[in-house]
Amino acid sequence: MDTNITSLHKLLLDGTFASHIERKNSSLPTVIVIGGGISGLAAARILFDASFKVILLESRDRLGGRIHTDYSFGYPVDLGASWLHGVCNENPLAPLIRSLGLTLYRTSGDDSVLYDHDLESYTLFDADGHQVPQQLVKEVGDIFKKILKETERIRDEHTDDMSILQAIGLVLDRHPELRQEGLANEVLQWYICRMEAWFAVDADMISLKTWDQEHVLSGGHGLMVQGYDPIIKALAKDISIHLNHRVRKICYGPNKVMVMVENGRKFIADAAIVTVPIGILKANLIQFEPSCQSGRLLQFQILVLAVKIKLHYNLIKYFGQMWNSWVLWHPLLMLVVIFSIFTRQLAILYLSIWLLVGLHVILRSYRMSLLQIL
Ligand SMILES: Cc1cc2nc3c(=O)[nH]c(=O)nc-3n(C[C@H](O)[C@H](O)[C@H](O)COP(=O)(O)OP(=O)(O)OC[C@H]3O[C@@H](n4cnc5c(N)ncnc54)[C@H](O)[C@@H]3O)c2cc1C
Repeated sequence: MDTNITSLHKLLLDGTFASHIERKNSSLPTVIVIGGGISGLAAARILFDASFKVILLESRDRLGGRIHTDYSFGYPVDLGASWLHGVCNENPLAPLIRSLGLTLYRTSGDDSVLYDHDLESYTLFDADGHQVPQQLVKEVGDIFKKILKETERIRDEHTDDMSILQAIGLVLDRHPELRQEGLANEVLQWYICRMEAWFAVDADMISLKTWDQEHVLSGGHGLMVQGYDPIIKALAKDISIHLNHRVRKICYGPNKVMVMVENGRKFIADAAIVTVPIGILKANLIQFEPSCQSGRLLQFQILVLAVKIKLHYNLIKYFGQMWNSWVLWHPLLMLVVIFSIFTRQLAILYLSIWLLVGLHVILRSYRMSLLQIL
């Protein structure tokens, strides 16, 4: 294996390539973009518009990566990203959204009917299903802000980093008056959980030094009403895209790069941009020649990967299909009911009535509750 890699690398540096290697015959610089998520597509778009020759390699049979709009219900349901965080002109997606005439539903205002990322508009319920008074949520929210403010002092006092959870503990030791009891404490825990949800890690993994260093764009949050798909399509327009092309190896020299795909194809270019998730690099699913282990890639090893899950209520479709077949079965079941009455087959009668009525009610209520959730 090593010998192969080394010889490939030598070929690359020599500039002697086998004839089957694909390369566009042109003096324009060629760039291979690896990964067809929004990062890869955005990079490809910028390079393409700047007259570079661009080849995009994507491992899956679709573009978008963690952006994926599902249309099975007849309307867009984003399974990955659905919000635009920062509805403002500084957002790099703003010109594209405007030119495509896409609608954003602002979920930051008081009149929002959707749950959103702004803490103020949540309605909390206790374990017995009673609504937690909004006033209490607000008061504890203010206390939480005070606690976070105090963690800044802790940060200034310590050169070494620690977790936000540890820092909160130190603040509460110093300021016992900020401690909460009973329901108020549960609300405080909820605020911490909300923070964990934002960073997709537990509070004992959130860095005190860096948690608030991200640059948040102004303008609040907006839901992409038509879904993110139009953005993906617009970014991908006219770009040479190869789906089902899982990159396995990247050999690079000072001026050239050779990218090897699982299916055996090889691509050569002047440069390559890798936009696959860090987890792929962490798991060494792409080999680099020369190895990057001693350099920057090593840093990925210490990063923790978190999983963000979004439930997709495909059940509606599933139950919808069952419902349709149920309509077909309806006359047959009626015959079975009549037959069981005449023959006094009570078990069959019971079963068929249950199927006729019970299933109907179950399906209806499932459909309704799921639609309400959506
Ligand atoms: C459930 C969920 C909800 C989210 N909600 C929001 C939101 O509301 N707003 C928001 O701004 N962000 C949201 N995000 C985050 C956002 O989706 C991601 O930050 C963004 O899509 C990442 O884009 P990317 O191009 O960097 O990576 P990805 O989308 O992961 O793209 C990487 C691409 O590389 C491909 N790839 C992997 N390995 C290879 C290989 N060996 N060869 C070739 N191709 C390969 C993958 O198939 C993928 O298409 C959400 C994420 C999730 C998971």
